[in-house]
Amino acid sequence: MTFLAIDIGNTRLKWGLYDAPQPGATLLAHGAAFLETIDTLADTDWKALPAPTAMLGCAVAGDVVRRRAEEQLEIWDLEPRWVVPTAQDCGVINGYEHPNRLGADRWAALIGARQRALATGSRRPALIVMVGTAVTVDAIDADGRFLGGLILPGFGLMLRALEMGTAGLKVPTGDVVDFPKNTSDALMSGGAAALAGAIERQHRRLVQVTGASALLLMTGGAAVKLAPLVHPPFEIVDSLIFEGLLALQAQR
Ligand SMILES: Nc1ncnc2c1ncn2[C@@H]1O[C@H](COP(=O)(O)OP(=O)(O)O)[C@@H](O)[C@H]1O
Ligand SMILES: CC(C)(COP(=O)(O)O)[C@@H](O)C(=O)NCCC(=O)O
Ligand SMILES: [K+]
Repeated sequence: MTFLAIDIGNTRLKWGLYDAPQPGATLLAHGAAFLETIDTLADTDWKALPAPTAMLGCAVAGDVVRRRAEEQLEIWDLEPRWVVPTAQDCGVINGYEHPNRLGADRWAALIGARQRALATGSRRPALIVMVGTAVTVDAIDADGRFLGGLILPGFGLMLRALEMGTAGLKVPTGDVVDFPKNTSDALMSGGAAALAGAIERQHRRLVQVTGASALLLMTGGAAVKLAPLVHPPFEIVDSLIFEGLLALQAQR
């Protein structure tokens, strides 16, 4: 009963093949493809894979991209299924005003985080940061209620906006330093400060609202860049969205 988890973001399609459709399953293979290259998946990354018996995905890059991914899935006898956030599932209460308008990747990450909060035995709140094309900072209370979250531009979008909106910022990105003394470092440090600042601000608010110490989880392609810059420290969980998809699939 192998299970294929797929996360289609606005920059990359991430996939993971598990040995069973339930939390705690073993990851057999995984990969990522930039959206421009997903039409070759059936002939490359997926060609030698053992045929999955089931699949569940979250897709936030629009219907055209989703259909392109479905075409690649035709090498297997699979019914492509895509997550639509609901009012409640897997112990998470979706507090969004219109639950189905929450990004399906955010919903899967919230569910993945809740499984981890419950697994630690403690009823802890959680702060979930997804660092992708956009960056989201989502909070769950100790009872699994999604309190709400921020959406910010990711590093790439921030730097591209500055480059397009100004005459003098067409420079390579530099390093994150406390007091940047050149344009490249100023750009990289400014982007990092904006993201780290927003995360630290939401963490303070979550502690104020719940009074408890929260589980701090970060996922997404640029998490490895951002995590070292944020205090208190966040755990990087690359498979967080997949863990949410496993929990949702196990519910079926
Ligand atoms: N191999 C890579 N090359 C370039 N950028 C990468 C790579 N891996 C991760 N990133 C960074 O992470 C972002 C994409 O991460 P990802 O989580 O796949 O985004 P999304 O979920 O929005 O598709 C990019 O905007 C970039 O900052
Ligand atoms: C916020 C997002 C763009 C993040 O997508 P990503 O950065 O992973 O490509 C995605 O979750 C989305 O399209 N959300 C829908 C709107 C919302 O969550 O309010
Ligand atoms: K994402």
